[in-house]
Amino acid sequence: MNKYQNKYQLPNLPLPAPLLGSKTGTFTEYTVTKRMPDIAHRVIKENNFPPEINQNLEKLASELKNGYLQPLKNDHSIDFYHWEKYLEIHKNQRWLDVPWFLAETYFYRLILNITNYFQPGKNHQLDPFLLQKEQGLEASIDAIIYLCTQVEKWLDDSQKQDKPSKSSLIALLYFSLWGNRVDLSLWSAFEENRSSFDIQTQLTNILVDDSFAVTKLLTKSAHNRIDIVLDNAGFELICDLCLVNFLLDSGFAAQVHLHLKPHPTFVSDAMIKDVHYTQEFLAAGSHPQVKSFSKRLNKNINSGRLVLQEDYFWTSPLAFWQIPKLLKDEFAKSNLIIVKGDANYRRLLGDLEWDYTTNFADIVAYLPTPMVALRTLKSEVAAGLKAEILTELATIDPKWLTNGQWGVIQLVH
Ligand SMILES: O=P(O)(O)OC[C@H]1O[C@](O)(CO)[C@@H](O)[C@@H]1O
Repeated sequence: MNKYQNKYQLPNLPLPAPLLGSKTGTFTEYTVTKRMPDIAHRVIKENNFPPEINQNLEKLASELKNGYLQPLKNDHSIDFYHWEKYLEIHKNQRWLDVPWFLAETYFYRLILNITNYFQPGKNHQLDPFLLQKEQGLEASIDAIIYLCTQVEKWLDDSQKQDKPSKSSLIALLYFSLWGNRVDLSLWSAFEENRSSFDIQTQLTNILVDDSFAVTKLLTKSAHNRIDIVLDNAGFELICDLCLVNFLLDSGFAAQVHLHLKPHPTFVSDAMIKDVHYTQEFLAAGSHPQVKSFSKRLNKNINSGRLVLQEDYFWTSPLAFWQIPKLLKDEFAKSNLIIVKGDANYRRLLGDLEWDYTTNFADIVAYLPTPMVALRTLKSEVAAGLKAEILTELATIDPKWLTNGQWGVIQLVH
């Protein structure tokens, strides 16, 4: 039995069917047949791979619309045998007919397989999305300066008052939520600066807001541990690191653990190297507040108060309730788990077709610790919404489920 086959605790409700690309007219279908091929083409365009690799990427792009899953060649990565298991029941199935979450996670895993990411040689550990990640950061420099300055000020205020400010914590939860809108798999870093949104107007677009309940859960403590399951690098990571520096240096948390992806996936998802790159990027700037923010971050990493950890679970097609025991035991030591972003939210719900009014806590009943999800909606998966809100949304914004304009802060405790 490997570590991904432990006996796990399920949601409290019968499980509905998974989202599938074969459902005509859905965003899921659009993603498999259009967005994913586009991403494969972008990988070709933005890297300098030899023709053979590019041909294989082209082949993958062309198979998505109507073709079948191709097997994974043994690339000697740690997760190769896990993937053989995940794929066992999907042999001879079309991309459109396998669960969407598996289709997406496997697509990104195949890109690494094709580009020789795990093999020694020129492309070893070459992040095929690197250019997008770097540009994403550079494009949001004004928002970065604004945010870092703000956090430094809030930390000064907290120190003067000798107690951490709950309203600053709420503001940082909002930043962390809306930072998630800047997702490079939906919008290329080159399109426009998506980080210059107005937080104030976005407050009205939060469909469930448990941020106050989160602040009730957290008080100043020399023992609190907070775990954050991270999502994107770039501007979202900056927002998350603002939250991290504030939690640690205001006294809300004694330790923060960041859970990162072990390899590139979902275009902009953050890895440990992205946290270091971001810290160095901030340190290299000339703005004094940004510099002191980056020093703070560095200090927190070096002192061991900020722990960076990765696990192949985060790049697997598994539902959150299939979390490996070791990781679940880690979470049991935490006071709060913060789960970021759309893809992690889909994992929380198993990417299943829940009725959108289903009680969120009845689904996410399997975690040993209070958990808050910060997610802007970018896929047809949701729970915990009021029926009257659904009726209203259907009239005011028919694309509300996928356009990234709406968010939730949902706490289970
Ligand atoms: O970065 P995030 O918020 O996890 O978004 C990635 C998600 O967004 C999408 O690109 C849009 O649905 C999905 O394919 C994926 O779930």
